[in-house]
Amino acid sequence: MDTSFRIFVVEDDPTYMRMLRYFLELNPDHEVHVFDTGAACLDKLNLNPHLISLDYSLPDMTGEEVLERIKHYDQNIPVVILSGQQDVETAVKLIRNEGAYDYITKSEDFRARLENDIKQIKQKIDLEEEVDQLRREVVAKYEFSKSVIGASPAMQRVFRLMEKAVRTNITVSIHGETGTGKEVVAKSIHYNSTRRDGSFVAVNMGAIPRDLLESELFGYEKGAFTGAVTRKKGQFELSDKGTLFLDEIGEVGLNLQAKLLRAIQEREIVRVGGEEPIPFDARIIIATHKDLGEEVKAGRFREDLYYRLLGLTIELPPLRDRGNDVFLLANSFLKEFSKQNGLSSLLLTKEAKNKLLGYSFPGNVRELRAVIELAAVMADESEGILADDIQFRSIRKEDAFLTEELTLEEYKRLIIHHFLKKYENDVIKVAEKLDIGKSTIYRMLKEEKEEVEQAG
Ligand SMILES: Nc1ncnc2c1ncn2[C@@H]1O[C@H](COP(=O)(O)OP(=O)(O)OP(=O)(O)O)[C@@H](O)[C@H]1O
Repeated sequence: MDTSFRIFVVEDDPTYMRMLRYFLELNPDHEVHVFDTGAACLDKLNLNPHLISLDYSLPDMTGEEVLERIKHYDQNIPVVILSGQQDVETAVKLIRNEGAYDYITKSEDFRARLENDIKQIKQKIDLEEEVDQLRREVVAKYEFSKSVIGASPAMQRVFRLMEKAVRTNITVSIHGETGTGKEVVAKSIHYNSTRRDGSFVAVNMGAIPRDLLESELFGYEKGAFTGAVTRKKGQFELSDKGTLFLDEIGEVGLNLQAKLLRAIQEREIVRVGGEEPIPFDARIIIATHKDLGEEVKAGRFREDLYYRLLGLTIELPPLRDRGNDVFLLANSFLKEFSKQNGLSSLLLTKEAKNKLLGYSFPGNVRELRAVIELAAVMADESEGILADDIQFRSIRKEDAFLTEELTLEEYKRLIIHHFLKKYENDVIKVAEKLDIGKSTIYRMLKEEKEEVEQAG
């Protein structure tokens, strides 16, 4: 970033010219340009000076005329008039009516006054930059919340991290269960960053067969393998100047991990069948629902690549931890769906809301979207969305339960504890619900107690 403070000195008196240049250049941040005519100064206004010190009597035109033309070019450039004589009337006129920043007579204290003006102008610029930065942040927030819906504290944390991500080029790793919006977040970071004019390229590493993944990512040269009849660019090259979103990074095999590490470290790739390194300039965003740390421990993911990719980590909370965001999202999906299908906007009834809130959404926002779309189809327009219109069809919860692969005895304990919790430790009721004897429950609790005592 250019941090210099550009000052134009318009002065035809050689002594003053030298003196001004000398003391202004004492500050190494100052970039001083000196002109001995008004025309020469006007000619260089495209350099965007931060301040112009203008002698009132120049050989080619009056100071007033130069001032007018400077203000015509850009009324925000501060112009300080330096005059040989004190003329209060002219000073007032120039400052009040013509937009001069100050009027200084070339007397003993003129240097101190000019320095003071410079200080104030710099403070104003700093302040303006601060306001601009705040404005950018507000705009960014607004943009995020347009594409990534959420107001819960858990999502506010996500927004704060996204704000940090958009300001830099740092690698971002997004972790979250399926359907939590990892791709939405990645896209929103891209479109709010300075790379927004480049492409957002998403590659789902889990969806591409392993033997095709390398050529998909790095491209290939003509004749690299049977079927490679022309040269083809890979996703790394296609995302140049933009963002490369590597989804399901945990699915990549160890062989390709080594090549990915090399590419990311060197910032260049080699096409399959090629030799020449090709530089790329893309921000990398990765996403995974797996715990990559655990994958490293299990030897399925390279530790060096893991640290390379970690960057700024965004943990996307599951929908069940986002409280009332479920209504915000549901309403937004309803609005979108009604608009697309030319329907009038449907509202959620209280019962429907309670039903949504009581459900754990193992498929997260993607599942909510499907549930809401179906509800909109089922609902009667005059009644809005009723509880009965909301139908959950997820099988994932049971799946997750079974993939734990416990023993039958362990499953039995899990189920009994679940019911005990639900019925506030009412053993008789639980026995009744599960159709087992009370003694089975008491025996299990006793066994568990003994196990704990033995362990302790
Ligand atoms: N906060 C959100 N606001 C609006 N829509 C969202 C939000 N989160 C997710 N969605 C929507 O939910 C669906 C799933 O989102 P997305 O594909 O980004 O999830 P994901 O975490 O990348 O899924 P996967 O783990 O399967 O790759 C999309 O239709 C997306 O538009």
